[in-house]
Amino acid sequence: MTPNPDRVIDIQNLSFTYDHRARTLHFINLEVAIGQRVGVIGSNGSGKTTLFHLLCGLLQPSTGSIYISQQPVIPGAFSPTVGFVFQNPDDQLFSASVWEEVAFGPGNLGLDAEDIQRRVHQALIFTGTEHLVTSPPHHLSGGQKRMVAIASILAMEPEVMIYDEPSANLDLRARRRLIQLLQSSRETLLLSSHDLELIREVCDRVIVLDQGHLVADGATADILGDRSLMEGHGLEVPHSLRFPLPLVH
Ligand SMILES: Nc1ncnc2c1ncn2[C@@H]1O[C@H](COP(=O)(O)OP(=O)(O)OP(=O)(O)O)[C@@H](O)[C@H]1O
Repeated sequence: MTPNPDRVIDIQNLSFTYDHRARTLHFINLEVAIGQRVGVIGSNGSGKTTLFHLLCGLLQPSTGSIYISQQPVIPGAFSPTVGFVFQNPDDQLFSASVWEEVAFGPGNLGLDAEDIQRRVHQALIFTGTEHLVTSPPHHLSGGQKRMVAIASILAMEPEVMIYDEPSANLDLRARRRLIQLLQSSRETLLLSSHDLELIREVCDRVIVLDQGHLVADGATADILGDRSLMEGHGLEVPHSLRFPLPLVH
């Protein structure tokens, strides 16, 4: 199959089955253009994380193909083109200091010291974590860990960023900071969340998964505001679309 050059993500006919189980993802087709921010929503167990693990090459598809920036995703092979922020930052952080944590990825890309320094510095500033450089990551709060985990991926300058439930366990201020960070990101984004207000604020497009089927794909307000679609797939229209604020003249 020839990948479409206008698409940074090109998924065709993708299915996946965990060992000895019923099929988890069913023949997914998804094309994402450069710079799009796509929300991936669906009730618990609908297949969001499984889809992300396939995109990162952590799992091997049962059928179909995945191309990112015209390159096939090879299961088991690391690709710096795709950055994956895990649901739980503790699964990602392992270094003795925040600086080492954020420098680890670019260090493995074979960059020179000056380039590594520049990337780490930029990622720390962008995530507001520069004051934590000497702290051990495992001593940080949940919100700080999340930002350091994001910085450690951004420092590799991926073209596609995948965020799995990024606002889980964040307080209001940390969640707001995360939304601002996501809104000012330059990468193509895929983002799963049960926080549909966050999806509404960040994403320009939404896809809905239900029991491993891609059941809807469209503009964010059209999907999130469609009550029968949302309720038909175990979801709710977010509060801000049910009760929009009146316009003040
Ligand atoms: N390692 C695994 N082995 C076997 N089955 C799994 C494994 N991981 C997930 N599953 C199953 O695959 C299905 C999809 O799970 P997945 O974690 O992808 O859903 P999700 O949409 O991310 O859910 P949530 O919103 O709860 O995070 C579920 O039925 C789940 O039980």
